[in-house]
Amino acid sequence: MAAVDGGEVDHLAGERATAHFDVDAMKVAWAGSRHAVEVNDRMARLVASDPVFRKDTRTMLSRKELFKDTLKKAAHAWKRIVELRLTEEEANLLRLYVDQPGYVDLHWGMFVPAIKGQGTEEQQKKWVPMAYKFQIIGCYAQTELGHGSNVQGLETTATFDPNTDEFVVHSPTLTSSKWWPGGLGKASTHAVVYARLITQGKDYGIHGFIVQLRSLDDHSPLPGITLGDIGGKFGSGAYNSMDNGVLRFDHVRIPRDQMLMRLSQVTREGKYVHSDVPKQLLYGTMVYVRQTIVADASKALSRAVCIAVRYSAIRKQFGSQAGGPETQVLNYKTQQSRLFPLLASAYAYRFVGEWLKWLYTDVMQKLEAKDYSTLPEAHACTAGLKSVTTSATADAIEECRKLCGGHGYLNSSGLPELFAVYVPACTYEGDNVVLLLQVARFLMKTVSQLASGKQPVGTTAYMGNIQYLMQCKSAVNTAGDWLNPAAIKEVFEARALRMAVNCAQNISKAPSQEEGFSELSPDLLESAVAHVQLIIVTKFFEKLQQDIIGHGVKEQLQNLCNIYALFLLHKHLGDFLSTGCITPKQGALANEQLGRLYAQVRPNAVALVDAFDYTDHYLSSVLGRYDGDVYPALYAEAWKDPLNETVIPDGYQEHLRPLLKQQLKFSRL
Ligand SMILES: CC/C=C\C/C=C\C/C=C\C/C=C\C/C=C\C/C=C/C(=O)SCCNC(=O)CCNC(=O)[C@H](O)C(C)(C)COP(=O)(O)OP(=O)(O)OC[C@H]1O[C@@H](n2cnc3c(N)ncnc32)[C@H](O)[C@@H]1OP(=O)(O)O
Ligand SMILES: Cc1cc2nc3c(=O)[nH]c(=O)nc-3n(C[C@H](O)[C@H](O)[C@H](O)COP(=O)(O)OP(=O)(O)OC[C@H]3O[C@@H](n4cnc5c(N)ncnc54)[C@H](O)[C@@H]3O)c2cc1C
Repeated sequence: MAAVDGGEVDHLAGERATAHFDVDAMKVAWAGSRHAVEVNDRMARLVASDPVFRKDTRTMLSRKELFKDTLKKAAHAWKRIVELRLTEEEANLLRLYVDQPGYVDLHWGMFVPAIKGQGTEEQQKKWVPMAYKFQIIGCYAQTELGHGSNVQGLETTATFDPNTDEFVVHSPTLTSSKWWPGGLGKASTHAVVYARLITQGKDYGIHGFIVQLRSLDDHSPLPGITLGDIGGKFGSGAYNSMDNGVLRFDHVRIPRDQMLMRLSQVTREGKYVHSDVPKQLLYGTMVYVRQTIVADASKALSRAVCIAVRYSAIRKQFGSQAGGPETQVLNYKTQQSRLFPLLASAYAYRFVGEWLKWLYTDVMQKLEAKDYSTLPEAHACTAGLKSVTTSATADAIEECRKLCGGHGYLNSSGLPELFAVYVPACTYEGDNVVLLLQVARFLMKTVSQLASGKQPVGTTAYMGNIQYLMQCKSAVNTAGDWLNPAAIKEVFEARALRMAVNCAQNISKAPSQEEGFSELSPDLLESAVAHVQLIIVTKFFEKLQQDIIGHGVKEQLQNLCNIYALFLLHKHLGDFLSTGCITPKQGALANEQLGRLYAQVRPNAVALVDAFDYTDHYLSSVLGRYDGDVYPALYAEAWKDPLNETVIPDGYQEHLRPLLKQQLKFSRL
């Protein structure tokens, strides 16, 4: 019972007793290793037991109080990291469990990786140790008021002045103001700024520069620099802990060696030199972060699902006959058919996130060896998986709120804040539609190369089987046939390939490739989604091929994998039917099988969310409590609201009393 924070009675004990598998072994499968379970557990408890990291009143704080609280938590987290001499792995987990977005996320998550990825060895030696010791705080200043998605359209300039060996950084227009970077508004002392490099009268496009923004003595903006926060954001609490900022430069001078020079250089004379590496490596930090966002999707989704499953097991409505017990809402088939696919998706995203991390590391090793061949695949996979997993997770958190009925709408359920914090993931690090169009572009290129006999590799290898996949018909005859991984994989591959080929054929009928791509873009999005869903399904099956230990664990994961795939099949039935991959009868059989799988998950549902091993502190939800003691917690939580500090509300004398005493008479009565 690792995750209990308190509570003496386990109201979910009956649910836990019906599980058909070893929960501790499932924790290992979820976390990736026994070591990962141990270190996650230790860091989560460290945070949960520290009063500075309390967050139960966070949604009641004003913006200023919330921001100050975030600064306090970040400083305290750093103090604990230093005092306890935590490893990098431990420190990252501690920050994760502190669970309050703040400047440190961008400092560690983008500023440091940008310098490591785009700085020379010398630059890394100079800047990274300062960042590691927090002698400087950095952010990632790319997006501007006028342009975010279109990185090549950014307007900030960095013009080389050979007389002084400096770059002059300038914001020539209002729309060139940097706008959105997290940590920029109030906390950062430095930024990696993306600007158009101009030297010897020529514009060489976007490059990264390290720019100091604030004094290291008193934190005031340096001369020529205008800085501020861009204002309140969606939801109470939530992402408002982050100081997303605005930044303008008025001819600010920086030394030449503060241009990040790993990919290209400007010499003392002002000559531009580009190394023989693809220019897209400039976008490397975004690829890195997109990969981490996929792993975060499973965290956010599993968190919402954990709340909704536990509460659904406690909540009872209707069904009482002759004074018998009412029905747990988790027993309603509708509740199961809405909730269990989300549970399955959390596991699916966890495993595809694990695989993506491996892919990213592999691609990085190849890049070190100057093999750039897998870069387009890495870009397509990170962009596509970021897009599909974040969109589905944002929708799922909202669905979990609805699955919790009225109480899900209370801040104390944890779901409104989780949604408000999570939903911008559909936009930051690349708008999800823009990113899917990148995947579609990659797919169209792959399809066009099939004709020339080029054998696709990696996640598009299935396209090489075009002769078969374009005409195959599913052999599924019974509902049980849908439990065969080969049957599922075949229809997902056929659907993805046929949709891509249809798009390619339609584009080829347009006056130009560009016009065709634009005209077909809604279909291309669906084609990209089909390809990405195939990747997720395939990686789940591949996970099941690995050595999975523990009583009943593999069987549970097999059920979840089948649910994930068949749920997608049911949801996108139109795709599968219109491309002729399956018949309506086979679609109905898939749905029948799905119902049977839900029945198998039902007795295991609470244990399957226990395997996420979340503390009550991290969940931050009265509905998702480990002990299931929901009603006293809901009742107690209500009294913490500032409105309940007084029995008679502020405003009674001015606005309620006169009304009730009828001192304002309605003249016609
Ligand atoms: C309750 C509380 C709960 C929890 C709270 C706890 C914690 C919260 C914690 C954390 C939150 C913290 C941090 C995260 C939050 C926010 C951070 C956000 C940061 C940002 O948003 S940074 C800005 C990101 N911006 C973008 O992503 C811009 C998107 N645009 C692009 O990426 C590109 O410009 C685009 C659209 C891909 C390129 O379009 P275009 O085709 O016009 O480009 P090019 O001409 O430049 O490229 C052509 C060529 O290059 C290929 N290519 C493009 N990108 C890449 C790439 N990245 N890698 C490799 N190759 C690439 C492209 O496919 C073309 O190839 P082709 O010519 O077709 O072969
Ligand atoms: C919470 C948050 C944190 C952020 N943090 C940072 C940060 O730390 N640093 C940083 O630099 N930036 C940051 N950003 C900015 C973020 O990266 C951009 O907002 C994001 O990349 C989207 O760009 P945009 O705002 O220009 O959207 P737009 O591109 O203007 O999107 C508007 C609409 O146009 C559509 N659209 C755009 N282009 C196309 C196209 N080619 N085809 C079809 N449809 C299209 C989009 O789908 C969308 O519906 C952050 C944003 C948010 C919300």
